[in-house]
Amino acid sequence: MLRVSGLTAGYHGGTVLHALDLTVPAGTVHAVVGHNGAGKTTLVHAIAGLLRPTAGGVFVDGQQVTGRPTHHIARAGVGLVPQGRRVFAHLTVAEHLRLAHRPPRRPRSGTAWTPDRVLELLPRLGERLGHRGGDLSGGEQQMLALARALLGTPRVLLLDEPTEGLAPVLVGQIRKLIVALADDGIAVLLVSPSPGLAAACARTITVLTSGRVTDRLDGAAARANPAQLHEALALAPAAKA
Ligand SMILES: Nc1ncnc2c1ncn2[C@@H]1O[C@H](COP(=O)(O)OP(=O)(O)OP(=O)(O)O)[C@@H](O)[C@H]1O
Repeated sequence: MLRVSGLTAGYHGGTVLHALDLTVPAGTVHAVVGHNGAGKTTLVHAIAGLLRPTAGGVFVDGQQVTGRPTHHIARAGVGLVPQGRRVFAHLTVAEHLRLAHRPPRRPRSGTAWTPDRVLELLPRLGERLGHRGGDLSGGEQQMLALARALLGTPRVLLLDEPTEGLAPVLVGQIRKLIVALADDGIAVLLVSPSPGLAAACARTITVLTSGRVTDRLDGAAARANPAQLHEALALAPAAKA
């Protein structure tokens, strides 16, 4: 379970994220939607330790990890799939998988992720093991970025715009993977500008506007009435700017 309490962060003395609270229970997806510049990536980076929060707390299964170095937060069970995939252009898929495989130091509930298990989930990567990251399609790079995060056997998975730039058929595949990973017990925090993706897989949806929570919706209600989430986003002040 991930809990974020009063999280405040920004750059160069300015505040971007204002006292944000959210909870992601194990086995569920919590989506944070917002327009460009709303602070979604800032939130993910402040949780993962890439940006030091100026106030508030980040807790993983009750353990406080606020402001700790990224490797400490990763060891505490947080996996990050960054915006833009960030795969190494010159390393092969097999090399990525080998480098990313970090068996958990302490036993965790559920089965640890190994390269073989990842390839069962993402068989396309198995067909591309000898290909370099830079030669993969956008969808394959996204799968590889997901594989890297899974190989740390995360309890919390942070997905930063995982369908950005992907064709609709791939968006559908990613959506199914997100749901499958949550069903496997992982707490998934999905940040995305896409209300459709959020509604399709989240139990809870937070609307982020200029770094503040402006709405919180039940995912099932948003699925039943998609207009509700579209309205919440359309009313967000950033949309009028
Ligand atoms: N490294 C940085 N230095 C200074 N300002 C930054 C930095 N990164 C982001 N910002 C600013 O913080 C605000 C929030 O940016 P952030 O990337 O978190 O938004 P986002 O919701 O993820 O948007 P996008 O969908 O465009 O990635 C923006 O005003 C942005 O310009």
